[in-house]
Amino acid sequence: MKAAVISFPGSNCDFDMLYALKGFGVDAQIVSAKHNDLTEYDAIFLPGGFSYGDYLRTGAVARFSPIMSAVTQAANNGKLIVGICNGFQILTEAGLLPGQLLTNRTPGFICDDVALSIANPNTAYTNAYGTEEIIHIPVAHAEGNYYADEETLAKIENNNRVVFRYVNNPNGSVHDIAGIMNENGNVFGMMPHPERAVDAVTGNEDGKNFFKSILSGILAGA
Ligand SMILES: NC(=O)CC[C@H](N)C(=O)O
Repeated sequence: MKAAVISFPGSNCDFDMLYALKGFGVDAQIVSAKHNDLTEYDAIFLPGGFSYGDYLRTGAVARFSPIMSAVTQAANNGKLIVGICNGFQILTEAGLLPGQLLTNRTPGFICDDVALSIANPNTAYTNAYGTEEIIHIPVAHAEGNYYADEETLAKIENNNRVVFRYVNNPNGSVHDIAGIMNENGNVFGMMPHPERAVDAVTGNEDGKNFFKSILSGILAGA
């Protein structure tokens, strides 16, 4: 299995993601957002950061990068697309995930470890976690306040597409949503950073089962 980690101008978690993936034995490579072909990759990761300086709106410029047509094509072909933090913001801007990430309820940058519940344990992103498990994952964002209109929210909730929820909502996200997936389950985004919680040296390994979940699905050809 070969994974691409997309590097936009201003990405700052691309090498953290690469480190995490390589730690699980994945053949992962950094791919510049200037490229426009992802056919050789089985999974695509959009990392955190401040793409294009977060100008206009987070992700609003990045979504016009050449690579995004290849990401859309890969998404439509059923490949796994994972957006973390700024990656999630880019996926909503690109219309690959519904809703929008707004300025935090109390404006300002939040850098903290937050508790998350597993809202749907039967996904490619959570199958290695326990159903009732509460995990702690770092957040680092100023625009993490997930918003979707009532109709969209009803659709997401009715199809069990909320994957993670905040236990103590830090940013005002509707329905405490921390991570969601698309209808087919192959496109996923979350604001917290599991790639920063995979190594004992950081004092937190709660992100490990996120990667184990993804890998078990991909290796099984799911
Ligand atoms: N860690 C990140 O990806 C930064 C998130 C983002 N650009 C924000 O501040 O909302």
